[in-house]
Amino acid sequence: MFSTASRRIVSAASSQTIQANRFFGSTTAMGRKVAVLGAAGGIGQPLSLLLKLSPNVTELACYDIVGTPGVAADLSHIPSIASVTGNVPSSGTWPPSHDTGLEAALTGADIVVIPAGVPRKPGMTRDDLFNTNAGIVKALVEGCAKFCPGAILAIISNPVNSTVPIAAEILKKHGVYDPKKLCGVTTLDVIRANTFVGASMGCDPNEINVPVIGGHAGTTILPLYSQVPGFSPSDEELEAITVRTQFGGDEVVQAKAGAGSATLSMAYAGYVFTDKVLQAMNGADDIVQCAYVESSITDAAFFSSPCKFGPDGVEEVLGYGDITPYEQAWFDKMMPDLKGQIQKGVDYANP
Ligand SMILES: NC(=O)c1ccc[n+]([C@@H]2O[C@H](COP(=O)([O-])OP(=O)(O)OC[C@H]3O[C@@H](n4cnc5c(N)ncnc54)[C@H](O)[C@@H]3O)[C@@H](O)[C@H]2O)c1
Ligand SMILES: O=C(O)C[C@H](O)C(=O)O
Repeated sequence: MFSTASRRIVSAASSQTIQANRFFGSTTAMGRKVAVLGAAGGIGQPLSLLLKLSPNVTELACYDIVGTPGVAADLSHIPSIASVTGNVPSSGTWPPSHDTGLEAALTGADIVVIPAGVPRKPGMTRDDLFNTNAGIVKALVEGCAKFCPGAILAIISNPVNSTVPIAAEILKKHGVYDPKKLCGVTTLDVIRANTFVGASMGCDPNEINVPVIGGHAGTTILPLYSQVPGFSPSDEELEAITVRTQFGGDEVVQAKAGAGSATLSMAYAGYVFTDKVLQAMNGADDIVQCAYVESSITDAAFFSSPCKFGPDGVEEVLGYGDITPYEQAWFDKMMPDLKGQIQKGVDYANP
C-alpha cells in the first residue's frame, strides 16, 4: 500500500516537474546550489519561486534576517527537483562572520544572488540607498568570502554601480577576489528595453535582444537601440524609448507610491540572469548576456556590456560594437557619473 501511494506521489510530482521544465527550459540539472540573500523580500520571494522551478537548481538556500523558514516551507511543497532550506541569522550574530544560519545557506553554493537591502521611495535616487545598503552588502559579501569563496556572486542590491565595487574590495581584502565571479545584475534594463522595442515593432519581445551598457542608474543606463535589426524609430521615438529605459525604475517606484520598487520584473530578470549562468556552468557554450563586471573596455573600472559566460563565470567581457553619435553623446554624459559612483564604493570599503 505504502509503496504504491509513494509511487503515485512521485509520478505526479515528476510529471508536473517536467511541465515546469518545459516552460522554463530544459538543461539537465547537475547538482547546483543557489543561495538567495534577502529571500523574504519583495524580490527575494518571487525570485526564490522561479529558482525553485528551474531544472538547473538542485538546492535552494533562502536566507534573510526574518521570514525564510516560512518562505522555504511554502516553496518546499512545489514539486520540482530543488530541495529548499530557510535560514536566518543565528541569535546574536551580527556582523555575520560567525552566523551559522548564513554559513548553512552559503556553504557549497555555486551562485549567491543578493537582493538584500532597502528599496527606493518616490523622490529618491538609487544613490540615496547607499548609506543603508552599502553596509548590508559589505557584511553579506564578507560571509561569502568566508563560507563560499569560489561562488559566483550576483548583486542586485542598489546602488549597483557602487555595491559591486564594494563587493570587489571586500573580496580582495579576504584574498578571494576573482573578477570572473562577481557580477552586478543589469538584466532588468535589458528586459525592459526588449519589451519596449517589441511593443513598438509589434513583435515578440523575446525575439529581441537589446545590448544595454554602462551601469544601472538613470543616465548611466545606455540602451543601444541602433543595434536592433529592423528597428528604425524616429528621432523623437528614439529619445522617448531611451529615456524610458533609463528611468523605467522610476516609473515603477512612482506607480507603487511608497510601497517599494520593481520586484516582480526584477525577480524574473534575476531568474533569467542566474539560470543563464547555471547553463554556462553546466557546459552550454553559447551564453552571452549583459552584466556589470570589472572591465577594461572603457576607462570605468566596472562597466556593463555583453559578456560570454562559461563554467567559471565571465569567460570574456565582450565589446559593444559601433555606436551612433546619439549614443556617443549619452555615453560621454554617463562616464563621469559612473566613475564617481564606482569610486564612492571603493572609498567606502577602504575608509
Ligand atoms: N539591480 C536591479 O535591477 C534592481 C531592481 C529592483 C530592485 N533592486 C534593489 O534590490 C533591493 C531589494 O529590493 P526589494 O524590493 O526586494 O526590497 P525589500 O525591502 O522588499 O526586501 C529586502 C529584503 O532584504 C532583507 N535584508 C535586509 N538586510 C538584510 C541582511 N543583512 N541580510 C539578509 N537579508 C537582509 C530584508 O529583510 C528584506 O526581506 C533594493 O536595494 C532595490 O533597490 C535592484
Ligand atoms: O528603480 C529602482 O530603484 C529599482 C531598480 O533599480 C529598477 O531599475 O527598477
